[in-house]
Amino acid sequence: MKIAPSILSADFANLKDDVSVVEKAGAEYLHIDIMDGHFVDNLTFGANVVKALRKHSELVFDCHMMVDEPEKYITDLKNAGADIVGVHLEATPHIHRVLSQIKASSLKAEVVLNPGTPVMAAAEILPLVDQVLIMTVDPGFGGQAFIPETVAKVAELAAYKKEHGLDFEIEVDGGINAETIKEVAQAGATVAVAGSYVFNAKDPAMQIATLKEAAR
Ligand SMILES: O=C(CO)[C@H](O)[C@H](O)COP(=O)(O)O
Ligand SMILES: [Co+2]
Repeated sequence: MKIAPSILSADFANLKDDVSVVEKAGAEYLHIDIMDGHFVDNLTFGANVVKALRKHSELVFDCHMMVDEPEKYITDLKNAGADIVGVHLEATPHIHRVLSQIKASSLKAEVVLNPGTPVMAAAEILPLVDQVLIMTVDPGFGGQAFIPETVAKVAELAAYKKEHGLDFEIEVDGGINAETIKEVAQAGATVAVAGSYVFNAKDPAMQIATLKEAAR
């Protein structure tokens, strides 16, 4: 299982150091939550922070866009050094066009599904994507409780992927800890985002090791 620490729970005054700690600890991705105060009731940061961190990290930059009109930000994210760009199915009526735009920019394309969105709502675009993010909390804030019903969605997606011979990562995001990671790993998730579990602890490196061990 790949671990994607979310900088939403990092120390914004010491981002460079916090990223370095999780990189040295063996995290594979850096999860970057971009929120616009419209799609979700919270504001974070944009491509400028991606660009600033890119100079200090070789991690895969996994950008989770929680924004309306996501097509507006793809070029800036590409130029800033993003690797994966995720778009909520709920954020655009033109998901196929936006994902195609991401791929045309030589970025990896991800579709993101809220807890209330059925997996099969994304069926038509699954052959196009490199990663599917199943939200295990409602998006907008770190530190929320894992929604247990989402585990069945991960299992449904993993079964569909196998049945249709598709190739994408299955990521989960929200409320991941040493217990919930076992459930999603068992269900077929291949990447786990963890924010508060990693950064709200004294030893983030130890938290990453614990997550990896639990997922095994
Ligand atoms: O997308 C997100 C919130 O919308 C974050 O990635 C997620 O909530 C991580 O935080 P935590 O692990 O503390 O739940
Ligand atoms: Co996220």
